[in-house]
Amino acid sequence: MNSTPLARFERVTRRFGDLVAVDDVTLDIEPGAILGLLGPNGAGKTTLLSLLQGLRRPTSGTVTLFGADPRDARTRRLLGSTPQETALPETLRVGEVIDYVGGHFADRVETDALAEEFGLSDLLRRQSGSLSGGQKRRLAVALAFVGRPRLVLLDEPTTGLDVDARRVLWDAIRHQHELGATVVVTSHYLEEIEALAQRVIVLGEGRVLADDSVARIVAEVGVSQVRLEVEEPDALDALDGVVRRDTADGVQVLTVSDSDAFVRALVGSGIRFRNLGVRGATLEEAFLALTARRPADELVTSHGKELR
Ligand SMILES: Nc1ncnc2c1ncn2[C@@H]1O[C@H](COP(=O)(O)OP(=O)(O)OP(=O)(O)O)[C@@H](O)[C@H]1O
Repeated sequence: MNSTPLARFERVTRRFGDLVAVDDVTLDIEPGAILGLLGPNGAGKTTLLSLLQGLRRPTSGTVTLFGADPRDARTRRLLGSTPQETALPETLRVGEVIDYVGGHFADRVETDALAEEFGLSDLLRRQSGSLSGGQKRRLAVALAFVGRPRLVLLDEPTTGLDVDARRVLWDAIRHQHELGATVVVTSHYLEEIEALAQRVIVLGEGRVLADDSVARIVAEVGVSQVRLEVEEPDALDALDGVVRRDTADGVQVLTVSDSDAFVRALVGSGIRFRNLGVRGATLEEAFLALTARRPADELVTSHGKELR
């Protein structure tokens, strides 16, 4: 498929003094997907988004938004975003805030429709300063969509929300996506990315560690989860292919790189075990396996292509 990308990073590096926050990143954001941006704290996710918003300049390389420079305000008219920390005018009512922000756009979503979609209808007459933290989040995310943007950047949109509020937002984000918005979402909730994203980019120390569908990232990383009970759990750490070990209610939960080889090594070791269970990995396990790797061992794929 040969669509023009909405945004493009070409060999982009961003330093803060000696610290390399974004390290030689090349990627395209094509229209159509919900793209999940994952990475541990400090991986460079917010910096990447701030480059797209024109809030920061790359130290080297080029960032293009809608084919132009994101630092030009005209370029950003069709970009929607929600900052991590939101500062809403405290004394304006929710409806007034939506009207105020919407007033900046020629083509905008009507206030009632937007409120309905984001579960804010009952709050339209409340002063925004009186909203709970979760309600403020919902309003901030709703505002990102008011101008019918082509590309929307959501930095940890559901942090601090309860499960129900999170699902309301997921449905609203999915609906906006169906209406034509391309969405980039960062999250520390792996299940959020699994639920929303068709494409996932995993960042580690400013570099792209993986760029693919959730299913392919999990498959490519090739880790499995093994659960078992043993008398001496520490002995398991010496076995081949153990990427990580956790304990849950007395059960050892291992992430292993090759479950067949692990089970052979387990049996060969003579460690006495019970209730052995093996299953494929979740995105969370794949993520942990990827970000635990050293850069030289990285498997980097972009829609199936090796980038190394
Ligand atoms: N203005 C700044 N000055 C100095 N260092 C910065 C600045 N902004 C970010 N950094 C550093 O750049 C690195 C990447 O930060 P960034 O906020 O992009 O990470 P992140 O992936 O969004 O992290 P988190 O998940 O914690 O939000 C971190 O080491 C951070 O401390």
